[in-house]
Amino acid sequence: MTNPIDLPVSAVSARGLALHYGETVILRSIDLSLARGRTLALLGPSGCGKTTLLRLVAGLLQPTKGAVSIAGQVVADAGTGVFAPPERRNLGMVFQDYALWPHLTVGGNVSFPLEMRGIGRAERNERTMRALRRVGLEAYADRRPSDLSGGQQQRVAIARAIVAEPQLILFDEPLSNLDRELRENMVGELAGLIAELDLTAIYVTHDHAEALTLADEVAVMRGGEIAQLASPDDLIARPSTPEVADFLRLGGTVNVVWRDGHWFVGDSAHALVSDATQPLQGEAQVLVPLDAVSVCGTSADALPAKVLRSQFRGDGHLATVMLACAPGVELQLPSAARLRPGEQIGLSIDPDRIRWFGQGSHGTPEKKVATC
Ligand SMILES: Nc1ncnc2c1ncn2[C@@H]1O[C@H](COP(=O)(O)OP(=O)(O)OP(=O)(O)O)[C@@H](O)[C@H]1O
Repeated sequence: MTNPIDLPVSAVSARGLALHYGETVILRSIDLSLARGRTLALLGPSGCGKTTLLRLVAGLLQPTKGAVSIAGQVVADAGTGVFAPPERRNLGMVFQDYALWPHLTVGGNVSFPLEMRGIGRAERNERTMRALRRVGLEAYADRRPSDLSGGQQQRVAIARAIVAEPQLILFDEPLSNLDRELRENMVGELAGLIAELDLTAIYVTHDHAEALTLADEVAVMRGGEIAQLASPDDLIARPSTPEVADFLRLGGTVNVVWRDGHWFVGDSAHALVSDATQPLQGEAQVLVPLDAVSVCGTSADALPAKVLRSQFRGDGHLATVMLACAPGVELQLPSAARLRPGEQIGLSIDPDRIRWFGQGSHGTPEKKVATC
């Protein structure tokens, strides 16, 4: 490993990182930097390159362009040919399938990384029990992994990943083999554990709720690139593109057209937003979040819509509706009562809650809106 001259000192950073298989580009020009004690989620649909990026950080793959640096040390650089294998990167890894050895006890599994580092038996035992205690499994040291539940096995895998106190832990969809209820419990548990142990972590997932619950920063990936890298709050408040908003299920994207001093939804006669101050022109895309939409009678000002479906969620219903003036555009809204599929309703959209995707000249117009 060499000392970097131009990479920032952070727990992990990537600069211009790319991976090609022959002519096929799998990852293109990834830049990121993660500070110590922070968790970065790599979030995106299947095939977008999350695991590939994680494997490049782990040293399981070699980049075709760019560099990776861990704790200020260059561990891979396609330009200079520097490449440190995984065992020289001081990492812990937790995989989807736990990857526990069935022939070893829980304690044997957890102590394995220490054995590989040549640490003596007494210290190994002490550190193994400490790691098991941290994940609440001290009493299970002598059991076989097969005697444990899926959630417990995953905690053994976490204990094994932290036992050598690595500088960085890599999680690859660690909860996806668990059933939904257990997964939901484990996300909170894992978030607590990461915070309590002050881990620096990269966490691959395709589940937006998991990423937004666990991570300090989320890289939303698409097609081998990072579409947006931001904190969960920033992502929710300011998704950069309709694709990011859609993946995070933040609401519906609506195309609006500037006409006669108002923003209209398509050809509709209903103004979504009126802007008295800026005579802008053109077209824009806006995000209409769940909490911007409400049902309001069927007055002339209401936006007519048809209920497509309704699902019970927590303490109310979540209805999916289609705007009459924009066939194909689906919006979602919370509703105390269950709306019937096929029902015709009128909607009011709160202009202050609408988010404008960066469309250059439009900015965020001063909003006035037709409500009911
Ligand atoms: N050895 C390989 N040769 C060619 N293409 C590959 C190879 N390994 C992965 N790919 C392709 O690279 C792309 C990214 O794969 P990757 O596993 O990183 O995606 P992912 O976002 O982690 O997806 P998933 O959530 O399904 O695991 C995919 O299109 C995949 O088919």
